[in-house]
Amino acid sequence: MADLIIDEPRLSDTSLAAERNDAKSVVFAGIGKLFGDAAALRNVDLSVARGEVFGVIGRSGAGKSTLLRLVNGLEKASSGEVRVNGISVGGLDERGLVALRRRIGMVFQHFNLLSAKTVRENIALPLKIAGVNKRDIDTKVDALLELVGLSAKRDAYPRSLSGGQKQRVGIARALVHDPDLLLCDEATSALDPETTQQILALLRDINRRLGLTVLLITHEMAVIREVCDSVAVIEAGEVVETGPVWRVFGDPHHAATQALLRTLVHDLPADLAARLAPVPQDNADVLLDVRYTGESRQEPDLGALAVALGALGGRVNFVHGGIDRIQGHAQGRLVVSAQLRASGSNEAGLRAHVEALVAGARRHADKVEVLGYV
Ligand SMILES: Nc1ncnc2c1ncn2[C@@H]1O[C@H](COP(=O)(O)OP(=O)(O)OP(=O)(O)O)[C@@H](O)[C@H]1O
Repeated sequence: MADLIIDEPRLSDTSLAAERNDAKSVVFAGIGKLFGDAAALRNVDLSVARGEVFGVIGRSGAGKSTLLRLVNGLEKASSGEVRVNGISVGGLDERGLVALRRRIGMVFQHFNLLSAKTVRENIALPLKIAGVNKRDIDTKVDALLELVGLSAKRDAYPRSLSGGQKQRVGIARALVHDPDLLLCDEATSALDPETTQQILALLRDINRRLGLTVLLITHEMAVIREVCDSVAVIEAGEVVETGPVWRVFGDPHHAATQALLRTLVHDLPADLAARLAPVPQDNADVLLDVRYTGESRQEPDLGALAVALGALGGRVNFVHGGIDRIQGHAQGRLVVSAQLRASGSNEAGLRAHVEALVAGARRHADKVEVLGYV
């Protein structure tokens, strides 16, 4: 039960208290981490603002867990510095680490509950070991049970709880010491999609209500979209992309980000892909990939797009795709077909028409590319 941080110097005993006004909750500055000769992390620079939900996403083995473990000093950086509340984690002695860990709650993928203890006892345990008196423990546990919506299950044992309920207990236990930073290690990976939504909503609610900074790691872009303010994508130990979630989703630059987003974006359906020809033909439709990145903060004006394309040719269809709204930015991808001129045009004429259609569409969208012809 390495997750139950129970040892004791209180925050007020340490210099950590003085640093709590720092605008950054966590800073990774030039972090490298070697296991033997193998680099798990390379030159990582990231900062997590106080009060935000920051997501780190990457494929298996990318270095996410290592990054998280550096924050509470379970791993030591080989180079660079991790600062929490302005304090360098690498410079802390055992006592300092204990004090730091009391400021950090930890939520685990597999909940890490004690099966022989009730819900109430699981949450109470860190407080009991810390020597808190029974009345204060009861008050705290009741408040936490209320916060996570589990008051009715206070005397149940973990085996009788659903996965989502177990994770609610895990979250309540992580909050017993009123931390100002919550680390979540794949907290929803063992849960079904509906329960995942509920747990993410709870994390968001806690973040807003308690002003708690949340640093989470996940391999699912849906988790990032649902709950995070900012995201960093790591690939083979390096940060390849970072920024506000809407920007990274609306205009992903790195191949790793694009690959992780593939489960969420509206890729070209197989039937259209199979019919797609690389050169224009008479009476064919051009298929345009029309993207809205959310950068302009304007709502996509699909009417204007259709009018512009229609004025340049014939039939216009919205074939596939959709618009999502992330952090108030409308963004998405549409596949639009536009009819080319009737037969008689030579290839140069058709290409000129396509160029005009693309130019017309670009006046009403952030990015437009030709996918091919059907
Ligand atoms: N204690 C260790 N000893 C040796 N190598 C390690 C150790 N911990 C992690 N690694 C290696 O470091 C790299 C990053 O591992 P890490 O667990 O941080 O990745 P991850 O992104 O969290 O992966 P996953 O999503 O599968 O948990 C991997 O190549 C892993 O094998």
